Amino acid sequence: PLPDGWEMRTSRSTGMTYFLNMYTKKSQWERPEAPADPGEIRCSHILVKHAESRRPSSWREETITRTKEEAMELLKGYRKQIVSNDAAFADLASKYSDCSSAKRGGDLGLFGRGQMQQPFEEEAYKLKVGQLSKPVETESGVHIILRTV
Ligand SMILES: N=C(N)NCCC[C@H](NC(=O)[C@@H]1CCC/C1=C/[C@H](COP(=O)(O)O)NC=O)C(N)=O
Repeated sequence: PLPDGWEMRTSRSTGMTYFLNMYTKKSQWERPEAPADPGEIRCSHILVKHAESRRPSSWREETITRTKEEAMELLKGYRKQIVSNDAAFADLASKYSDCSSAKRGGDLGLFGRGQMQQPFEEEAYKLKVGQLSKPVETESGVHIILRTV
């Protein structure tokens, strides 16, 4: 199969096969060997904060006192509901995420490397478009990430 971020096309004029970089929209004749660098990606997340979060407060709760373990359990429950199609990611994010992005169904918009905390960035850039991460810990709390672009 082609490396991530590339698509195969056939030239209308010559009938020859060429390759299209889905991020830069540049095309080339040579078959790509490496994934196209996504540069910026777009993700939504559900953040469950806990007492040790860098800012243990959110639009949902003035003072967040749950333990990290309790936060992880809650988040695993949300992940299960999403994976089993019992709930939509954006619905759970808007109800339960301790991040202001909850108002946008968890959407963080486009971001490049160097913007998010390292553990979040590392996991997010591993995801294919449409893929849901496992729980990820940052100073903010515990997250699940959905890559959308
Ligand atoms: N570029 C966009 N859309 N916003 C800037 C993000 C800044 C970045 N934020 C994070 O890394 C945390 C973890 C991933 C998402 C995120 C959201 C935090 C979590 O909540 P808090 O711990 O701040 O209370 N709320 C907002 O920033 C950072 N370098 O601190």
